[in-house]
Amino acid sequence: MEKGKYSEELNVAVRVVHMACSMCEKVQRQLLSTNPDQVKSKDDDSLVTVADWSVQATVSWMLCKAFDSQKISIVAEEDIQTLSKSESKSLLAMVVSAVNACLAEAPRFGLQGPEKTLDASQILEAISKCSSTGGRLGRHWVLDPVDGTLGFVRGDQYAVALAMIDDGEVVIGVLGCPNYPVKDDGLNKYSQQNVVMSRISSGEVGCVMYTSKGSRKAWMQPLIRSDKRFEWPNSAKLIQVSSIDDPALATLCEPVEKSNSDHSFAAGVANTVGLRKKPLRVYSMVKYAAIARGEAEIYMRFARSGYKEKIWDHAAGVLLVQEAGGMVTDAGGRPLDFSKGIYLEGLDRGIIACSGFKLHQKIIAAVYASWESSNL
Ligand SMILES: Nc1ncnc2c1ncn2[C@@H]1O[C@H](COP(=O)(O)O)[C@@H](OP(=O)(O)O)[C@H]1O
Ligand SMILES: [Mg+2]
Repeated sequence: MEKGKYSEELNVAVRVVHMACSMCEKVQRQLLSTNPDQVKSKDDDSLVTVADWSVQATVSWMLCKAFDSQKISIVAEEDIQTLSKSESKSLLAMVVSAVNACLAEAPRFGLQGPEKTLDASQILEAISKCSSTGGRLGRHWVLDPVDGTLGFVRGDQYAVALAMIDDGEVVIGVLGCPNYPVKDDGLNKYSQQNVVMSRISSGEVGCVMYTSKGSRKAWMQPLIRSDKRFEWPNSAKLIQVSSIDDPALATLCEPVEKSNSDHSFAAGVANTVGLRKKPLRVYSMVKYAAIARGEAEIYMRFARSGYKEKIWDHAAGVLLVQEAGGMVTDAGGRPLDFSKGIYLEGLDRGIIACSGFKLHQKIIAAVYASWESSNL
């Protein structure tokens, strides 16, 4: 890794995300084969699993260990409300066991874990340590422990997303994508075959992508499996956005769930611009990964009116796309604002990520043209 202002933070973040991915794979396999009790509904009806809390506890603990735990600010998705209830005892026990198993592996990733196993209260403390609300000044880590929880519980795509914001700007982005097919044209092929789980053991899926602001470089490393040691640079390869700028050849990515983004509005925009290919519907920030890696050219997201996008669902992915050569703005063409706390305040209609300027301009123009006649 080149020495830069944030190289120490990036180094730790990449290793921690590798650790988290390794744990998520185990939990996902177990969840799919045996244990539906590991999934809980939160009060807003969204899902949360042992993996969400376990990743948050692990990342929080490791960041506090590596940096000044008194001063560190972490903004992350989960809290301990459900997990602290008396009926969640067995769930908490599963989290304690997953976190300790993961932390015990820290040396394999070149990091130092705890001297003794952590007890439930220490783990709850690590989870609640992530209750910062970010803001305009100073450094804030931003974590989505398992982005795309629905994809996760369905054995499909999900991501571990860790970013750092400094004075309102995203400066580090790390995205772990344990089910991302790393061979060429992977996601396209995968969506037709849907055979991710069977491919995990063959090592064809799974990577961590990372970048830092202004580096103009983004990297991808394969996940390490079994008892192999993580040795930097761990076969890192440069990734870059696609050079396709002809809409007829471009691939559009969008959320799987139409409740998260209006598919029919996006289809109208796609049609106006002249996109011909079938959209690639993918869970989680893996969509940003697909743009950064050059597998798709456009990601559009139009949430229903009134929904406020959260910074942890975008920070890491946005920086990856930008440093890999692409563009990300709101649907009015303005940069996303990560300086206003946990929400992307002031977001104009939706989010548009593109591999290049030309496609981006066309999409923005088409959004303007279609908006008045839409119901959004
Ligand atoms: N109504 C809504 N509109 C847009 N996004 C939503 C939403 N409800 C939830 N989300 C967010 O969409 C994320 C999943 O993105 P995608 O649809 O691209 O897979 C969820 O992340 P989690 O799965 O981490 O909760 C959640 O934060
Ligand atoms: Mg999320």
